[in-house]
Amino acid sequence: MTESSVHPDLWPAPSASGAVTATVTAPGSKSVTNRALVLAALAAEPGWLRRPLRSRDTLLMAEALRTLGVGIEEGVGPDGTGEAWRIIPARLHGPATVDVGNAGTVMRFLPPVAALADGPVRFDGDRRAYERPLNGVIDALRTLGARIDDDDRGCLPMTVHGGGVLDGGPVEIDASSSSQFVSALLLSAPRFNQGVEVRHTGARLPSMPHIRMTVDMLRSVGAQVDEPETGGEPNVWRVAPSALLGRDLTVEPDLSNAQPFLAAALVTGGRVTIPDWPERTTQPGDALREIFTEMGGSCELTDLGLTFTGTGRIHGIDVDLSEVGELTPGIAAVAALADSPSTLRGVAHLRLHETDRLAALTKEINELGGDVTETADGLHIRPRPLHGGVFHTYDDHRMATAGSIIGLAVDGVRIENVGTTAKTLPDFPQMWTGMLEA
Ligand SMILES: O=C(O)C1=C[C@@H](OP(=O)(O)O)[C@@H](O)[C@H](O)C1
Ligand SMILES: C=C(OP(=O)(O)O)C(=O)O
Repeated sequence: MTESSVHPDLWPAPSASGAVTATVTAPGSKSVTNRALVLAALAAEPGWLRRPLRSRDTLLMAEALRTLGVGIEEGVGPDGTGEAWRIIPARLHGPATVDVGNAGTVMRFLPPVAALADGPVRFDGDRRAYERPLNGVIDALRTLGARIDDDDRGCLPMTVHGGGVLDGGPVEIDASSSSQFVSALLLSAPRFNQGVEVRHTGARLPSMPHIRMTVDMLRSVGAQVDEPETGGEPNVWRVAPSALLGRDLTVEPDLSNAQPFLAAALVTGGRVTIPDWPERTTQPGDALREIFTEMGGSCELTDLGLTFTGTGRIHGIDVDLSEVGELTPGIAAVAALADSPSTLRGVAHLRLHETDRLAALTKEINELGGDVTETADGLHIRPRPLHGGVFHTYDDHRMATAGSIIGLAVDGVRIENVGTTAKTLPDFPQMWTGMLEA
C-alpha cells in the first residue's frame, strides 16, 4: 500500500477582485489518455498519442504498461509539434507489480490486460484504493477464465495470474457502483479468444458518456462493438475478437478539468475561453454548456473554443448528475454561491470515488457557513453567506478545485493539500492564479 499523505500545507485560495476574463488551455483528458494507452498497448502495431495528459493517473497507467513490457517513449511528435508519446506494443508479461495510486481507470482497466500477460501481476495502491469497488472486474474476469488471488475480499491488493491468453465469452456484472467495470472489460475484449458479451444486471448504470467513450475509441482502432445505443439489446455490449490498429490520436482537452475555469466566469460575471473545445465529444464535461447556462450564464462555441460568459447572478439548479457524476463537486461549489437552492441527484456512487464526495462536500461547505444536506443519492444545497476557513480535500483533486471556486467569492478560504490536483491537473494552482492575473 502506498500511503496517502497527510498535508499540513494550506493554500490561500485567491479571491477574484472583479470579473475574470481569461483564455485557459486545458491539458488533455484523463479518461481519453488512459483508454488510448490501453488500446495502443494491445494493438498489433505501434501508435502515437499526441497531447497526452501528464498527471499522476496517466503516468501511473504508462508506468504500469511499461512494467508489463510495453514500450512507451515520451517525446515530441514526428512533425516536431507538441508532446507525443510513441507506444510500442509487446508481449505482455509478469512478474510485475502495478501501483494504481487512487486511479479508478488504472485499478479497473488493467486487471483484464494483466489476465492477458504471461505471469503474475500484483496490484497495489493508495489506502483509499483498497476501499474502492473492484469486485465487478474480479468476478467477471474469473468467469471469463482468469485466475485471481484477492483473498476473497473483492478489492485491492490482489494478484492476477495471467496465462498469456483469456477465453472471454459471456459475463454478467452489476456495474451500478462504477461504469468503469463495463469499460474495463470492453477495452481488452478484442484480445480475448471469444471476445466478450457483457450484460449489466444492476438497477442503475452511472457515467454512460464514459461507456460511450470506450465504445467510440474501440471502434476507432478497428474493434467491432454492438451496444444498446446503436440498436443492440439494452444493457448488453458485445466486442468481437480482432486485431487492433495502432493509431495516431490527439487527445482532447479535459472538459471536466475545464470546469473550475468556466465556473470562474459564472461566479465572477466574467468571460473565460477554453481553446480546442471539441464540437463533438463523449466527454461528460460537455454537459457543462447546458448546466452552467441554466445556472446563469451563456456560452458560445466558435473557432476560438468555448467561451462562457457569466452574468454576475448564479441560480440554483435541480439536476440529475448520474451521467456526469465527476462534475458534481464543481457544481456543488457554484450552487453554494447561488441565489436559490439546488438539488443534485443520481450520484449515490460518488460515495465510492476518491473520497465519499457527498459527505466531504457537505462537511466542508457547511464548515464555511453553508447549509448542505446529504440525500440518499445526492445533495440539497441552500445558499448562505459563507466565511473563510480551511477546506479539507481528502486526497480528492475535485474537492481542491471545488474549494477554489468558493474561494473566488469568499475571502480567507484555505485549501488543504492543493497538490492533490496532480491526480489529473498538476499545474492547477499556477493555472488558477494565472487566470486571475490575466
Ligand atoms: O471511465 C472513466 O474514465 C471514468 C468513469 C467515471 O467513473 P464512475 O462510473 O466510477 O463514476 C468517472 O467518474 C471517472 O472520473 C472517469
Ligand atoms: C472519479 C474520478 O476518478 P477515477 O478515475 O479515479 O474514478 C474523477 O476523476 O472524478
